[in-house]
Formats: sequence, C-alpha cells, structure tokens
Amino acid sequence: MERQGLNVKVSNNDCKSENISRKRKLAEHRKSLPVASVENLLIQEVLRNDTLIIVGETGSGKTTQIPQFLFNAGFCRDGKAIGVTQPRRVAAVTVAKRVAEECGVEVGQKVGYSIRFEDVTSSSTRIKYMTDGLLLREALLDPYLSRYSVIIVDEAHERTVHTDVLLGFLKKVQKTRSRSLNDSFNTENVNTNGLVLKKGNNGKYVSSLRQHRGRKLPPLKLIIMSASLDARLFSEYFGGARAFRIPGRQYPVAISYTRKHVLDYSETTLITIFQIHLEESPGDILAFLTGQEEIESIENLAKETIQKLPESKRNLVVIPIYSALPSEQQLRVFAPTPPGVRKVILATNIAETSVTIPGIKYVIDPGFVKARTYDPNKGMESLIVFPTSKAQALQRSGRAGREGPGKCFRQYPEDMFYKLEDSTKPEIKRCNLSNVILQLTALGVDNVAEFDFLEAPPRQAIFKSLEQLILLGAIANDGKLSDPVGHQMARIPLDPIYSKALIVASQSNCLEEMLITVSMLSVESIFYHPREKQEEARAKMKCFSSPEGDHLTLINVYRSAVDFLNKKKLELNKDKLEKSLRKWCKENFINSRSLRHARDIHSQIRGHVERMGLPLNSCGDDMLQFCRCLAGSFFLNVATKQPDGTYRDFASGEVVQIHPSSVLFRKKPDCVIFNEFVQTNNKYIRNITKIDRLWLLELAPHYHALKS
Ligand SMILES: Nc1ncnc2c1ncn2[C@@H]1O[C@H](COP(=O)(O)OP(=O)(O)OP(=O)(O)O)[C@@H](O)[C@H]1O
Repeated sequence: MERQGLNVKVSNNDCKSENISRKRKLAEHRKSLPVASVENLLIQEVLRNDTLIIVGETGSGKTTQIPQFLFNAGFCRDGKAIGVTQPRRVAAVTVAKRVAEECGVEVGQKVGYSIRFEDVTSSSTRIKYMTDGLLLREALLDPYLSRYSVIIVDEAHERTVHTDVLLGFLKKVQKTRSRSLNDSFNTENVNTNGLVLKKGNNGKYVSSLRQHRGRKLPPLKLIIMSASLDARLFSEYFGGARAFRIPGRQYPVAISYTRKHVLDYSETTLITIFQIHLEESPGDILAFLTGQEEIESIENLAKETIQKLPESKRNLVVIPIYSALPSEQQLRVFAPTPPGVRKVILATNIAETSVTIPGIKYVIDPGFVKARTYDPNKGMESLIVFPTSKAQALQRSGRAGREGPGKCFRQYPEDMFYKLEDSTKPEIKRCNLSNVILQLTALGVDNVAEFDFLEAPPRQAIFKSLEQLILLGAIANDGKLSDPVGHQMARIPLDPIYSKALIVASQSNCLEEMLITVSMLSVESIFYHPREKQEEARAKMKCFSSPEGDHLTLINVYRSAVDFLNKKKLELNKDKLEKSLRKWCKENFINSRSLRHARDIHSQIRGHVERMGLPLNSCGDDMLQFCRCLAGSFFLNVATKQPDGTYRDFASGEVVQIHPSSVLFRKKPDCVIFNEFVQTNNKYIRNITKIDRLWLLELAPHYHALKS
C-alpha cells in the first residue's frame, strides 16, 4: 500500500512539473509566432475597420492567436462571443482544442466548437470555432447573429459554397446592424464604430463595447483570413475594405519537384514515402491523395511494402484521413507517434488548410484534388480529379513548416507549378445550388438571382436548382419556402433531395427504411472488393443483394450489422462489441469505417426527424411499398433502358450505363431510379433501384405526366 502511495505521490509531482513546463513551452511558442509582434496593430485595425482582410503565411498564428487577441482586447465584454468559421469540421475541432489548451481551459468552456451533429460549447463560451455551414444554420434562428461581436471567416481562399454564401449574408447583417446602432454614445474616446479605445496598463489597446441604449446591437466586426487569398477581390466586395499583411513566416519549407512529368502519381507517391522513410531524418510524412478509395489502396500497398522491409525499418505506421471517416477516427492522426516510430498520413484535402498535425516534417503533394463539377444544362453533378491551384499547393507545403523547418516533395516538374491556376475555382460556380437556394430562401432572401454574391454563380445553375426545388415542393410559386414541406426540408441538414425523401417516406409508412437508406447513401463505398479476393467478395455481397436493387441491398447490410450487434450485446462490452463488428465487416467485405459513419449519421438524423415530429414508421416486409416510395422521392433521377442495353437519363437525355458495382449491373431492368452520377471514361449511374415506370405518373405526375 505504502509503495503504491509513494508511487502516486511521485507521479503527481512529475505530472505537475510536466504541466508547468508544457505551459511554459506553449507560452514561449505563442510569443514566437509572427502574429505576436503585430498584436497591438491588429487590434487597432479591427477597431478602426468594420471589415478587415488579414493575409499571413501558413503557420503564422492567424487561426489560433487572433481570436485570443480580440478576447483580451475586450471584444467579448457584455457576454458577446467571437465566432471563427472553418471550411472543415476537423479543423474546427482540433484548433478549438489547441486554443483551449493555450488558454488553460477545458474545451467547451471559454473556448468551444460546434460542427454539424456535435456542439461542444456552453453559456460561458466566448471563442467559438465552427464550420461555415454551421454558422449559416445558426443564422436561421438568429438572423442578426446577435450573440457575436466579431466573426472571423478563416481560410476564405477555399471558396467553399458555404463560405461564399456566408460572406454575402454577413455583408447584409453588417449593414442591418450598423443601421440599428444607437448613435448616442459618449463621444469621448469613441471611434467611428462606437467602440471605446483605451490603452491598458500593459500598453495594449483595449476596446469596450459601450452599453447601447434599448436593444440595439453593436456593429458586427468581420475579419476575413487566409494565407493565400486574392485580397483585392475581397476588398472590392466589401467596399474597399482594408487588407492587413502579417509579416514573416515561422519556419522555412524546402520545395522539390520531379524532373519529368509522372505517369502514375499514386505509384510515385508510394515510392516517395519509402524514400523519405529510408533516407531522410526523423519526422512524420503527410501525403495528399484524392479520395477514400485511392487512400485505401495506397494504405494497403504501403502496409504490404512495410512487411517486406528489414525488421529494423518496419517502424512506419500508415494512418488515413478523409471526410467520410467518423470524427474520432479522423482525430487518430493527431495522436503523437511513439518514440522511434514514423507515421505517414494519407489525406485528402481535408488536411490541407488550418490543421496542424504534430510531427509532420515532410509533405508529398502529387498536385491533384477531387472536386465537384456541375453541368447546369444537364443538371448533372459529378466528382472529377483536377490539378490543384497554386493556392492549394502553398497550403499543402505549409503543413510541413509548423513545428520546425520542413520539406515538400511536389510530384510534378517546376514549370507545371507556374502553369497552375492561381486560386481554386469557387465551388459555387461548379455545384448544384439547390442546397444554397434552400438555405438562402430560409434566411429570407426571396430573389436568389439578385443576391449580392462575391462572385455570382451561373444564372442557368440558379434557375436549374430553383426548378428542382419547386419540383420537390420546397419552394412555392411566390419564391418563398412552402409550408410545411419547405420549412421542414430546410431544417434537416442533408441534401434537399434526401430531406424530401424522409418527408415522403414518413407519409408512406417507411421512414425507418428511408432513414437507413439516406444514411448509407451519405457515406462512401460500403462494400470493398480487394483485387486479390474479387470472387470471394462478390460471393459475400450476394448474401445481402436484393433483386430490387442497391437501396434494399444497403438496408440489408445495415440491418444485418444491427442484428449482429444485438445478438452480441449481452456477451460483450462496448469496445469488444465494436471490435467484433469490425471482424464481421472484414469477413463480409464491408467497409467498417463507412458502416460506422452511416450508423452515426443515422442516429443523428433520427434525432432531427423525431424532434420535428415525423412519425418513425416502417413498412415491415412490404418492400414494394418502399420501392414505390423511392420512386416518389427520387423521381428527378430516372433512367430507362434502350435497345442496345445502355440507359437514357430521363431529365437530360444523356446516355449512361449502370455502374459495375451495382447489384443490377447484369440484370438491366427497363426503368430505374438512381442517386449518383459518376463520370470516368464512361458516364455511369450508381445506387439504383428498379421501378415500374407507371408509378411515376401516379407519384410524380407534376413532372412525369408533363414530360412524357
Ligand atoms: N494542434 C496543434 N498542435 C501543435 N501545434 C499547433 C497546433 N495548432 C497550432 N499549432 C502551432 O501554432 C502555429 C500557428 O498555427 P495557426 O493555425 O494559428 O496558424 P495559421 O496562420 O492560421 O496557419 P494556416 O494559414 O495554415 O491555417 C502552428 O504553426 C503550430 O506551430
């Protein structure tokens, strides 16, 4: 006993001194960041300008430090908060954790984060990191964003559709809040924005939002940040807003290029990983790839190669990260590596901006990214692999110089870099806009075509998406949200076509089945077919296959997994249960990560529909009923067989083929609904169910009776 007590005492002391030295290190690190030298100047600029554009090298401290400067300068007096938006969930979570640690608080207290389906904030949260999409959702409940004194839109160069919509919306909120500002402040020491500027004892500027009369709001300060944005474009959009440049960078990153064009970037990436591992000094590796399937294939090849290395060189671990991975699995990449082990992270562009992955010294950038494209003429959206922009290449190399000097290996010749586009084409110009239009309409924007966008999307895309929303019954003839369907759809955080499917299903007695379907459709590839075990995998898939098509097949997989868990629940604890599910998945050639993600989405969306009061009903064994419900939900995506065995998409007239991964690939029914259009060398449709064409006349006459 005594011994144990002694041990505890010693380790407590160890802990304490470890904590103190960690705190000291963090404080020193903060002081060493380039942004630290301009703290005062920055605060003055924010006080003087309602909108400020801040440009500073990657790693200079923008995301983690500027919100803390603003907090210390008094921007959260009166209970107001500073909101910081990020294009990606993983960045919002990890940055919030880091800033909470720097402030010496638990995440969720003074510093918190909020992302779709996860809110780690409290009434005492004053610095809140969140995704840009989440702030837009918050605006539905609080159109003046009244709880915020400052909004920082970080990584604005990414130009995600949410960032662009948010900027237009924030511009509007700023105008409204400025108008509502009571002008009877005490004018002494007050600048034009109604903020009091005082120099504090420590020589730092401190602002105070003077108590305003009545319930009027102080102006909303807006900061737009990035390492690589077109400051002029943003400045013009915000009426000549001031741009502030943070001088200096933290650590140098040496860039190298290939001598020749590479034919297969996956192969060269794999080779480069092992060259670094065998020849370079210690430090972790981050390699950028384009998607889950590519990552999984390189992950397997890398693991096989590691096994072939001499024992002493097998100290390399491979960790994947992509957006379809559940949050806690994504966070695995941030765990420190044990001494003597090198990790290689295979990432999509999810790890491109904002995140700091401890230990990364080497970046491999093949120069490609998978991005959405949209053809408004055909109403078809597809994912295509494109070369990155210069801005993306700079962000990627920036991940290497965050804890010390780093190296970036670009897998293309140097002259290629200069040929890249400066910045990424804004997503709003290359995506289906139905989600944007639904959100803007819910925010009270009646004429989306006239909305003040930073760069307007093609008018044709607006009209096409508007037409889709009208056909789905979300928007009424007067351009407003329909009641109740449009309002319900705007509340469900899914693509409008899936939100509508849930509403249709609740009216057709099969909401349970549709909930499973949309959850499974929201993740990437449930089945995996390893090259060397194609036949075995195909045989296993047959056990789940439904002759009706892929939707019912997905339901079969989900229900089999739930049955398996229910059977084992009594014998195993939670950890062992998950482990045995993973084994079950492996035996059945099911991607356990995707299945887990689908289960998460299912439970979260289920919560939403329950709160909305939709009846959680099931059609039981009546699968005909469910297939009719699929037809009534996805009537915009119909394809019919042609004499030569190909299909014609009903809406666009395009010739398409059933994707080889579909259970209907060989069966070729006369008429199908589908959920995905994929363009590779051929045009494919994926996630398909056979239907009776006559159902469409009955279930969606407003579209099919007119078009037939
Ligand atoms: N989670 C973390 N773990 C360890 N160090 C971190 C973490 N987050 C930030 N840092 C350190 O703080 C520095 C500043 O990070 P910050 O994200 O504020 O920079 P930034 O200027 O916003 O960069 P970027 O433009 O790339 O987002 C990083 O270079 C890194 O050294």
